[in-house]
Amino acid sequence: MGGGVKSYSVSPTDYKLLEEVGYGASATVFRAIYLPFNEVVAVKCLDLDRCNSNLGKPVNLQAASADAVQDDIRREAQTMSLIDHPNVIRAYCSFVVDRNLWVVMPFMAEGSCLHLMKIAYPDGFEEFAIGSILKETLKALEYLHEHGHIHRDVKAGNILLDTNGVVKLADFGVSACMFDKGDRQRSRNTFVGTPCWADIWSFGITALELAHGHAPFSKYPPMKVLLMTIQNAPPGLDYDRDKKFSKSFKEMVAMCLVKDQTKRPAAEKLLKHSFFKHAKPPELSVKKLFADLPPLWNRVKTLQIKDAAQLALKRMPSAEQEAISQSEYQRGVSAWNFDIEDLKAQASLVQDDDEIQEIREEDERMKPVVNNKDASYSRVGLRKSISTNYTICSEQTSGGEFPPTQCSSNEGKIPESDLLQSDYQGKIDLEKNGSRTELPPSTSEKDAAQGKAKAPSGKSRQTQSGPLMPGIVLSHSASERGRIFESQSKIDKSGLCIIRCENENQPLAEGPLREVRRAPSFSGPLMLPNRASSNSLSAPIKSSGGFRDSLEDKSKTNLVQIRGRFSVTSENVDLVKDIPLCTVPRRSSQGSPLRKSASVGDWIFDSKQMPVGQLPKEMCNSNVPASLLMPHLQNLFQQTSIQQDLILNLLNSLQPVEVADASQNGKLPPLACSSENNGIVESPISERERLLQIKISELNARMINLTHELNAEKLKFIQLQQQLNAVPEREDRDRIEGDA
Ligand SMILES: Nc1ncnc2c1ncn2[C@@H]1O[C@H](COP(=O)(O)OP(=O)(O)OP(=O)(O)O)[C@@H](O)[C@H]1O
Repeated sequence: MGGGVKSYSVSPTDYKLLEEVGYGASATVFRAIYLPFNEVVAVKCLDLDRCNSNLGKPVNLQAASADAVQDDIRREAQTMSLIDHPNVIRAYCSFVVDRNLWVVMPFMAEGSCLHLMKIAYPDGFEEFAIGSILKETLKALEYLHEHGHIHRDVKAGNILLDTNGVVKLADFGVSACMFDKGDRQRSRNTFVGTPCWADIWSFGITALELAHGHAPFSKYPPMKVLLMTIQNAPPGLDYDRDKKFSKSFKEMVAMCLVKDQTKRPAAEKLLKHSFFKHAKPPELSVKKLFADLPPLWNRVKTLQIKDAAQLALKRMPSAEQEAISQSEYQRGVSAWNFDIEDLKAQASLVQDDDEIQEIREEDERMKPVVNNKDASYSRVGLRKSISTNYTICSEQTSGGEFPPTQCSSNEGKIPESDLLQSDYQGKIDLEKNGSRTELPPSTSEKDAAQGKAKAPSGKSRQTQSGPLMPGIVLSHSASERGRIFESQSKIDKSGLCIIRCENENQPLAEGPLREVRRAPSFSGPLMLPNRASSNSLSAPIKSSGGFRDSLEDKSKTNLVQIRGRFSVTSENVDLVKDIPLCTVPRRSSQGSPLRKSASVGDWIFDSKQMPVGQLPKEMCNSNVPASLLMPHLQNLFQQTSIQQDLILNLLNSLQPVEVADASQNGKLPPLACSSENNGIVESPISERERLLQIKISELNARMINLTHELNAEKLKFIQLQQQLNAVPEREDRDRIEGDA
């Protein structure tokens, strides 16, 4: 693996790992010194085992495909080393250490745009900085596409910044080569034609992420995001809060976020857009962003502590849910491969009246987009999307050209849309069917009024409802993570181990913190849970920059919410104000104070390493620093949440009468219901829940015993049957012997 003029050794002892500066789905990144040159580099440690078990393969295929996956990873590292563009991170070298792949690359001292926003620009960057960042990113994409690569994971978290303002696109973890043939490409995604448009869509989403501080729709539960992406107009810079942005910026974003991928411009063409023509050199605009900020590793640590504290104090969705969320988010919004059949199948699992209602509400909110003169591209996208949705049904009804399952699109089933690369496109005659520039009947003013009236219930919809679905609840278990959602939840066994062995005396981040990892981003096929929307606090950001902030009641936002890549505290309640972002100046392009938690992402705890009720001894010492304590507390909290989920689902599956009876009989404390939360208890774990938990454990134990007994009986039965079968043979033998 070349290093250009310099060559870097592949011996781990030549690298002194220093602080952790980032982590992703499958890797932890360290600042390091390359000892022979005394040069600061970044070392990304990829846990190969984790990658094996999580790269989108069902569990039963994982073992068989482990080698193939590792080959993939190595190949990607190799691709990185062949890259030669100033805006693309290249690998100096890579090598395997124990069960890890180390990728050595230039250290980008200011970290990712995502980190930067979280720490200091919660409402996004100003346009001049966005222009520069995006232009550099687009140059990277242009280069990659030209060389036959699709990045497939363009997002703020993968745009890295250096102190001198250099911008580089990183992370080839999910990249694919367009020239790949056969299974590898097919297994990753199914696409037809040139797939560069995939990156352009993500690029548009990234533009919104940089403009708002978060990605669009990110406050919604994952399944809804998926539906919204398909059914609604593409997101854009069309709202009140976006007035500050220039027309050319809005136009550029709208060009990328056209659902019909054939209408998206290639990177090369997009670079010629006036928005980029006027972009300032990054050393002028980007450099300003991090003046006065503390070093990256301190920021990361601060963010980790703050997030851990938030998670410990507030009820949060489980890490597994986060992983699901992230996966679906990416699939639904920032991903590029919209597989209609797959999506329809998934959506049909969760569609309910409530969701239909919400979608109508969303459609209603989308109306202004139609009338927004500035957003000409958005208008086109919206019109096409909507008319397509409703045309399908009429086509179907009249001509029967579509499978029956699509007929009820008006009623909330997933409709076709022109973002899907599908043969159906040709069959959709927008004009012939009275292609509507207005919203269809289901989004009438009446519906809108209902929608508004029901808005609160829409919010509470994210709490769990419906019958107990053990498979889903149990899918929270660590062993199931990867299988269910390609969950690349990463407990960095590798990083911990390697560093302990080789760098015992090095000033690394505290141990427990390193057990905390962000939920991953994903691509590839998605297996949705029936309860995808159970991400009860899934909304990541409720800020002045939220997706529908002009329509929302900000007074209701005093929640601490973390999901996907974002988290937020309310204006009024800062639950972790005792853990200040001490040395970090808080900035906002809007000049508002930092309200959101400066999360570095979602953290996953190794529940196996930390059983409930078993805090390590050092944790009992009250002088233990918060950074040590928090992850453990969070771990406990998370496990409690999972149990709570299970119980709540059990409760929901019981008939109300049964519950009331049980309560009255003194078996259980009274059920706390509220109209807001659909009867679901959101208070901390109660006595009743504890009793239920015990009951469940007893039942589980009984079930295990019974299973054992059953197996023993089965065995006996088989043995008896064998004996029985042997009897005639023996008789025959005896007879023959007797005859003889
Ligand atoms: N060369 C680098 N210099 C400084 N920080 C880096 C560097 N590479 C990565 N990071 C930080 O580490 C984080 C995780 O890295 P990366 O995205 O490569 O990991 P991953 O496991 O592939 O993540 P993902 O979840 O996006 O797949 C980045 O978001 C960034 O903040």
